[in-house]
Parts: sequence; C-alpha cells; structure tokens
Amino acid sequence: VLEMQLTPMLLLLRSTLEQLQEKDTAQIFAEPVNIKEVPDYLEFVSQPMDFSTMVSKLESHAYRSVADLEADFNLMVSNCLLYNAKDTVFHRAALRIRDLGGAILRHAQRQATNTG
Ligand SMILES: CCOC(=O)c1ccc2c(c1)NC(=O)[C@@H](C)N2
Repeated sequence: VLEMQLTPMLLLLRSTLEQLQEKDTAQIFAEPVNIKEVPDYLEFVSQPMDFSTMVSKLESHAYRSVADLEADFNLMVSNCLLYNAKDTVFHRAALRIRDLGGAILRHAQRQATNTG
C-alpha cells in the first residue's frame, strides 16, 4: 500500500535531519544566511541552503529518498566551504558537520535499504 511505503521514509528522513541538526551546535546552519548582514553572499553562492529550508522541504514532501536529503545537506556544506575562508570558524564547522553528517547519512541509507 503506497501510504505505508511513504510513512517509514518520512519518519526516517525526519529522524535523519534531526540528527544532522544536532551536530550544528553553534546553530550556524539553522537559518538562511542573512543577505543584509552578508551583502556579497549571493555573488558567490547561487543556491543558498540551510536546515530550516530543509525542514520545510521535508514536510512538503520534496524529499523522496535519503539521497534527496543528502543532496541539500551537501549543497549547504559546499556553500559554506566556498564562501568562507579556510581560517574561519564557519569553514571549520562545515568540515566538521560534513564528516559527522556523512556517518549519519550512511546509516540512514542502510536503514532505507533494509525497510525499502
Ligand atoms: C550576525 C551575522 O551572521 C553572519 O554573518 C552569519 C551567520 C551565519 C552564517 C554565516 C554568516 N555564514 C555562513 O556561511 C553560514 C554557514 N552561516
């Protein structure tokens, strides 16, 4: 039955996104980068992404798989690595969440495959 197949995925995606957000202890990925405070941001970053946007997308069924969620997570991380110099707290935080998030996403993919 289709709705049974969709529900586990939505629950898995919610749990995975919550685990990823927990690694952002400084909450620097929580909201969209404020263009008023970072006026040149869009000169470097063509597709901004942040966790609040990912939550909205998840709840509106924009993610059909762990890979879909992973693509926006990777976009968010790569935007940060691109815009911020290597010697910044932001750049270091992106490297850290990329590594911690990788393990979370690998585990989620295994669960999706098992219950899929
Ligand atoms: C109060 C000013 O906030 C920021 O300048 C700022 C706040 C949050 C940010 C950010 C900048 N840059 C980033 O690349 C993403 C990851 N987070």
